[in-house]
Amino acid sequence: MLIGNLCRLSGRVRSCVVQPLTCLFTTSTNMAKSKFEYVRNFEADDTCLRNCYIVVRLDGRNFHKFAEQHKFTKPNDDRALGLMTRSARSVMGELEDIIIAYGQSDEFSFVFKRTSTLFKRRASKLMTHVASQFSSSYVFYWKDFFGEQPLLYPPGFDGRVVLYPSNRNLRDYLSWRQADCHINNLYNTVFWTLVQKGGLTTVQAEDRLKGTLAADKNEILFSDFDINYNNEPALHKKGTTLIWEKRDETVTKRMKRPDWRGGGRACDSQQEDGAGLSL
Ligand SMILES: Nc1nc2c(ncn2[C@@H]2O[C@H](COP(=O)(O)OP(=O)(O)OP(=O)(O)O)[C@@H](O)[C@H]2O)c(=O)[nH]1
Ligand SMILES: [Mg+2]
Ligand SMILES: [Mg+2]
Repeated sequence: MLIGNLCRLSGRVRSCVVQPLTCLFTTSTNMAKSKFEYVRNFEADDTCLRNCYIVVRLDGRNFHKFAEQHKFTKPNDDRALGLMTRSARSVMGELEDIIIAYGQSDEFSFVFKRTSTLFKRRASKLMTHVASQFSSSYVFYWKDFFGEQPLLYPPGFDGRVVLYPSNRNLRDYLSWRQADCHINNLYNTVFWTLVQKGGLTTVQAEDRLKGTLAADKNEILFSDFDINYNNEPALHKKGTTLIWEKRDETVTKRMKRPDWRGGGRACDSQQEDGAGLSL
């Protein structure tokens, strides 16, 4: 076992000198184990209720600032959306019980199948694995989407776990996230059109949109800018859904076949399989 020296941190992380604990407690390893093991009982049981869909939702930390600093195009940056989707694919590839994922803006929701026993259904394990796989993928694939534009600092994502007991609840959850996408995208599309094409300041655009309903916003786009909101890209209006696509199914059959002794013998036959993600 290794123990690190504790360093006082003053704004910056300082490196720690690491020394083997066994040097200090060579003769009392077993005793120490039994004496200290009780601390395990302080861990909270966060097992997710059986039969429920487990949804992990991630959201970018302070992405308002992150988007500004990395010059995301307004209102939607397809590079950023593509990178989010690529990172979500990586999560789905690693955590096989995720059946569907939905993303928009700086968030992604991952739905685990109801019968999943992954990490013994422990909420903290599921959430942290999703968040860390997603975050590291976001950094890893950054160049594929932003080319030479540098990543200025490491982005973070928060996570939460929500359980949904019925298909109806899950469908309503996904509809809720998609409605959020639609409402925000309609607002942002009109807002930035007023600024970029209409020459309004951001304050004036905000004033112009105060109290307007969806129909009013559609009308502003259509009458003043000849833009039909229905023709905007589905990616921006509706977000992204990732599902598994069956390619070749694995069929495992157990059957009896007569052998020369006249008895029956069981055998397994299996076909190779493969599965891929589709948008
Ligand atoms: N320009 C631009 N900004 C985006 C895009 N996608 C996300 N954002 C920014 O990311 C923000 C995401 O909103 P929130 O998640 O509510 O806010 P946040 O700033 O991330 O704050 P917290 O989530 O509370 O940490 C948006 O308000 C935008 O400012 C994009 O495609 N283009
Ligand atoms: Mg955010
Ligand atoms: Mg968000």
